[in-house]
Amino acid sequence: MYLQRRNRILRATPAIRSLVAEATVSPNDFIAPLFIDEGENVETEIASMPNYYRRSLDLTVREVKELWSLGIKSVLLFIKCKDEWKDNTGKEAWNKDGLMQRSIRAIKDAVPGMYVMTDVALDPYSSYGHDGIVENGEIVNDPTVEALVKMSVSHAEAGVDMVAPSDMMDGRIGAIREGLEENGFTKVGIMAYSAKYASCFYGPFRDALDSAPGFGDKKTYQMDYSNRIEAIKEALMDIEEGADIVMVKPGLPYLDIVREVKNAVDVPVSVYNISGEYAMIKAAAKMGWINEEKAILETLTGFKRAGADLIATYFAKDAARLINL
Ligand SMILES: NCc1[nH]cc(CCC(=O)O)c1CC(=O)O
Ligand SMILES: [Mg+2]
Repeated sequence: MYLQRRNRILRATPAIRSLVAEATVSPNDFIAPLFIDEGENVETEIASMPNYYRRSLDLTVREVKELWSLGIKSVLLFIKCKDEWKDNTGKEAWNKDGLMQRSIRAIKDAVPGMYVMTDVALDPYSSYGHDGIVENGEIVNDPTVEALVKMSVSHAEAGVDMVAPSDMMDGRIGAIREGLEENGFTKVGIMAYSAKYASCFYGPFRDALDSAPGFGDKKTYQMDYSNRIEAIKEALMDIEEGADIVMVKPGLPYLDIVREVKNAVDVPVSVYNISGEYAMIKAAAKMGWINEEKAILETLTGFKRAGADLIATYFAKDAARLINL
């Protein structure tokens, strides 16, 4: 055969493959989610997330130092609220000395360069396990937005770098931006969970924080997985309201949305490789059905190829180790 073009030339050796690789992952891309618990010296493995832990603040700080040493530049904080502090207003969320506020201070103190982001939503603090305030069986938008503003400002007071509202109420990005401005927090960023779908893949996360909805589901505020155009609308509106970064969540079943949003916006796009996606890889690897290390790198590279600039992933530490090898 005389072929004009032989595509295998660029696949022949590791050297040429790496020279022409379009998408690559590095620890610079990762946001490591952390689950924080009350107490001291507490480390609880999450049953549905093998080798992932909920830790007390002392052990969390140790973990953050290790992540930093591996080249990971950002953490996303979640806390587990005690049942007795949960109510329908979610007011523990803006307690100046709450676990989240103490965690922000302790982490910024221990590793000042670490870019600290916090999840902003009422579900861990809500007696109903919903992301908003409940009235007559409904999640009410505007009163919830007021609560989210208080929560965001209190994270800012504690020294957070960027708040990440994950609640999907309408108008919350604009309101949070205004709240930050009014209180002089002009350096605090907002990463909006803009296209957040109502997903069954959040299950393991809700185990980790004991935050499953007490009634119904989240379909009146999180997006319907049938929809594509709506994701663009959500992202563009959040950017107009002041979002610095927009997020698509979940990740794997929504790679098309990552690409569409990436093509539509002029801000960085992040993707959340969520708990159920972590659990699937872990479970298949445990069964010996896939190679875990390869599955992790292939998955994360897929997010980059789809257009994600940042990836929130429970594999951050494992992947950083693999990449640094
Ligand atoms: N609003 C809270 C929140 N923030 C991040 C996740 C899910 C993360 C994951 O599954 O890894 C959730 C759960 C939910 O909306 O029910
Ligand atoms: Mg919205």
